Amino acid sequence: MMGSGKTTVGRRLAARLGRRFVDADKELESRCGVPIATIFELEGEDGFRRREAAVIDALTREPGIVLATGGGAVLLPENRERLRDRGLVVFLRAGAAELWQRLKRDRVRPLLRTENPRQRIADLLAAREPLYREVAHLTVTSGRAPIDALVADIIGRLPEAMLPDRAEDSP
Ligand SMILES: Nc1ncnc2c1ncn2[C@@H]1O[C@H](COP(=O)(O)OP(=O)(O)O)[C@@H](O)[C@H]1O
Ligand SMILES: O=C(O)C1=C[C@@H](OP(=O)(O)O)[C@@H](O)[C@H](O)C1
Ligand SMILES: [Mg+2]
Repeated sequence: MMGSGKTTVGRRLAARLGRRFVDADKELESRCGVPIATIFELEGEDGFRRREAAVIDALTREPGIVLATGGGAVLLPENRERLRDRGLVVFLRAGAAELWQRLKRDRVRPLLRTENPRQRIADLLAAREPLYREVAHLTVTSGRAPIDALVADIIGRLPEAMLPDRAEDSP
């Protein structure tokens, strides 16, 4: 969900794993040359979702990266299928109250430019929660735990084959 920490946690996780980090929203912005909000203004949410799906299709073919998607990526079934089949999906779970605390000063997320952004977060979360559960291989609760603790929790639950090669550390 937006505000759950995908961009922040994903970047730190990638650093800890020695892998490349890619944020799907940033990739989309650099492909289009405009901010996400402008894509929403010019093409609506449907236009944004079409472009987002193309980016996710491309990035889920990249081997070995840590990918942060946007929170609405789960809405299209083809995204859910590609994420689940081509990667290991971590659901960063956070409650609506916590998400609101993190996002109440946000000015860049177009879906929060509404009369009642707090209610919008609660509604989006309720509608999407089943989809996050459906696509996730791992679920981590992103409450008030420090980011490093979340990263350690994720790393502790990854299959051995995804961890950095420690061969050089052995005697
Ligand atoms: N575990 C966390 N605890 C506290 N604040 C967090 C945590 N994860 C993210 N944040 C903060 O919440 C905001 C949204 O984080 P971000 O990584 O952009 O989320 P997302 O990419 O999922 O929308 C940022 O201000 C970030 O610093
Ligand atoms: O939840 C959503 O529908 C969206 C989340 C955003 O990404 P973050 O989840 O990184 O905020 C971004 O893709 C866009 O504003 C739409
Ligand atoms: Mg993000």
